[in-house]
Amino acid sequence: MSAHPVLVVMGVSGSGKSTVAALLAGQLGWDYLEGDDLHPAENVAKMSAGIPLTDEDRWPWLDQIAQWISDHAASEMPGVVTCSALKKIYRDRLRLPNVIFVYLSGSKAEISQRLSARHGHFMPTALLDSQFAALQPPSEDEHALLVNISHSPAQEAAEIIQRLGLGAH
Ligand SMILES: Nc1ncnc2c1ncn2[C@@H]1O[C@H](COP(=O)(O)OP(=O)(O)O)[C@@H](O)[C@H]1O
Ligand SMILES: O=C(O)[C@H](O)[C@@H](O)[C@H](O)[C@H](O)COP(=O)(O)O
Repeated sequence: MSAHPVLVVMGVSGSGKSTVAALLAGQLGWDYLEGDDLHPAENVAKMSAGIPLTDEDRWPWLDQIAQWISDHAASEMPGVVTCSALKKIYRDRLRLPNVIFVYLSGSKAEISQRLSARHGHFMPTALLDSQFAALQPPSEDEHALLVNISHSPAQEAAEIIQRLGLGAH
C-alpha cells in the first residue's frame, strides 16, 4: 500500500458512500472530497430529471476526480473521495498507484429503502435500476476492499480502518 493512500469509496447511489467516507476522513484526519460536487450542472440536471448518465457524461467528471487523486499523490497527501465508479473502465481511469477502492456492497432492496428515506438530495430512487445495470462489481484482481453495508456507518468505518491497517497511523 502507498504510504499516502487515497481511498475511493465506491458503489451505487445510496450505498452509503458519503456517510461512510466522511466518517473515515474525519477519523483519519485526511482530506475529503465529495465526488458528486464535481458533477457539472448538466449531469445533476439529467439525474434530477431521472435520466441516467452516459459514459460521455461521466468521463469529464471522472477526469476531475482523477486529477484530485493525482494532486494528492504528487503532494504525498492521503485522502478519501466518494465516486460511484460503477464500471471497470471508470475505475481504470482512477487507478493510480496511491488508490485503494473501498466497495460498499448491498442489495437493491436495502439500498432502495435507504434512498426512499433520504431527503434533500437530487438523485431519485427511480435511477437505482440503472445504477445496478451499470454496476460491475470489482473483480478479485482489482484488490478492492468489499464492505457489506448492512452494518452501521460507524461499524463500517471502523472495519475499513482495521482491515486496511490504518489505525496505527
Ligand atoms: N450503514 C448505514 N446504515 C443505515 N443507513 C445508512 C447507512 N449508510 C448510509 N445510510 C443512509 O442511507 C442514505 C444513503 O447514504 P449516502 O451516504 O447518501 O449514500 P451515497 O453517498 O452512496 O449516495 C442516507 O440517508 C444515509 O443516512
Ligand atoms: O455515475 C453516476 O451515475 C453518478 O455518479 C451516480 O452514481 C451518483 O450516485 C450520483 O452522483 C448521485 O449521488 P449519490 O451517489 O450521492 O446518490
